[in-house]
Amino acid sequence: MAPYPVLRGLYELDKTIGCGGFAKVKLATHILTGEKVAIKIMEKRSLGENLHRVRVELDALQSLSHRHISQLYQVLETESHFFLVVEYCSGGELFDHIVEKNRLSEKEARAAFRQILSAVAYLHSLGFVHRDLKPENVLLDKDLNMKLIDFGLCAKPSGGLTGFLYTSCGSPTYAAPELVLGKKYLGHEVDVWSMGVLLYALLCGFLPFDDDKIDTLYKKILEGKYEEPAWLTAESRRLIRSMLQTDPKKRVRVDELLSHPWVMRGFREPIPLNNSCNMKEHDSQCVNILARHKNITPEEMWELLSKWKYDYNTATYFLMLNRKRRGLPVRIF
Ligand SMILES: CN(C)C[C@H]1CC[C@H](N2C(=O)N(C)Cc3cnc4ccc(-c5cc(Cl)c(O)c(Cl)c5)nc4c32)CC1
Repeated sequence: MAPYPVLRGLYELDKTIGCGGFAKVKLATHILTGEKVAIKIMEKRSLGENLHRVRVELDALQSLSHRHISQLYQVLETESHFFLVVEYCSGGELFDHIVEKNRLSEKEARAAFRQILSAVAYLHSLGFVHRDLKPENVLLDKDLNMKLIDFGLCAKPSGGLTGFLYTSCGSPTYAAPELVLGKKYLGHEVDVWSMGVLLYALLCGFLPFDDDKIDTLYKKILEGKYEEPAWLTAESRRLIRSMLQTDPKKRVRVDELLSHPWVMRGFREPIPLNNSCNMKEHDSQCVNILARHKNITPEEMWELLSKWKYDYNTATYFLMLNRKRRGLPVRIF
């Protein structure tokens, strides 16, 4: 196992669970709590111009805490590497989950879609846009809850949600027409398009726009024509059509989706916008246990913790809080 001295005594590294772009993600154990985490390791030398994407992802992750977004626990930086310690998702990729089930029923697709929509609405409410929503970036935890990951392309448009973005990015298969055209675009509208592609994949088991040749794929996306399999209900077709609108002005908005009849079917409440699970709250049981471990008073411990430096204290506290919220005994070794 490649030794990373900075992690010694804090995390026990296990196998590599995935590689992507300029990062390697390894499974690890947080020693003090015994909880599993994922560590995204990036070598600065090989980042090149992606270095700013790391900063972007860090800024985003440090302001996000939502039950359907992979939680950031700790950030470590050495002269050669960045380490992002994040919530481990043992259920793998949503994509693999869809493939093995062939496709999801409308009920299963709705449950998954509501969780993704809740995370995206929360993201937008804080002025962020993800811009790379695709099945590979939606993972599942052990209870098959959705977890959004990879905020390397997310952006915080300068003019808030009315500010325009220009960088064309993300994967073409899920890219909205205005992105493909390289036109200026409003980030949150491209996220709606990508969620439309995601919903289509959940309900159909294959993608609405797909082609080996990139320019044929672009043509299909710009035409916005896709197959509607016989098993899609009229209501599902209407919803998908409203999301896969090639004209971003005519595309359904996130706030409309939150109370959309299809999204609401079988549920009494619209999706709460701030379905964030605030991790930065004071939990005296966790503070006391951690204070005792460090041999300082709970007040001194909270003084340290409430700076939210995303250091080992932050990681330990968040992981203890996680255990408590899952009804597990809060303990540290
Ligand atoms: C294809 N991508 C560009 C990278 C790929 C790397 C492995 C990763 N993964 C997997 O692919 N499993 C199947 C296992 C797995 C389990 N837990 C994970 C928890 C978090 C993350 C994660 C990954 C990235 Cl790149 C992030 O920015 C954040 Cl915030 C979080 N990845 C995880 C992960 C999925 C993405």
